Amino acid sequence: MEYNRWKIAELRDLVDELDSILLYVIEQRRKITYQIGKIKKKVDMPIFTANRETELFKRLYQQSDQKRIPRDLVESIFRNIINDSYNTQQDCHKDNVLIFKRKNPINIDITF
Ligand SMILES: C=C(O[C@@H]1C=C(C(=O)O)C=C[C@H]1O)C(=O)O
Repeated sequence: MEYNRWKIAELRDLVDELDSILLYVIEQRRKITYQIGKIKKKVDMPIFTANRETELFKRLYQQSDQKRIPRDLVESIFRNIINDSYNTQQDCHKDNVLIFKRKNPINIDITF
């Protein structure tokens, strides 16, 4: 019994380490999609890109099938991540609007 308790504690340490790695990877992904959002704003591209998402899920399902990870798990994780990515990209669009307004006070509507 002592061995089993010790084994669970050891395995939980591994889970904790992997969770930290997951958070690190999510943090890096958010930074990159934020950069993509800034470029999209600059070149006036829409945030949502259906083709890219179709390709992304196709690739993920190929990989997850090989690893025997259920597709609905992959779908729910990545749908949430991508939804967050829309929000961060929208935030960066808002930032740009604010910067634009601050830099161009002359554009303020002062008609009565
Ligand atoms: C980040 C992008 O923008 C959106 C978000 C995506 C994502 O988080 O992976 C993918 C496609 C886009 O709908 C992109 O176009 O690459």
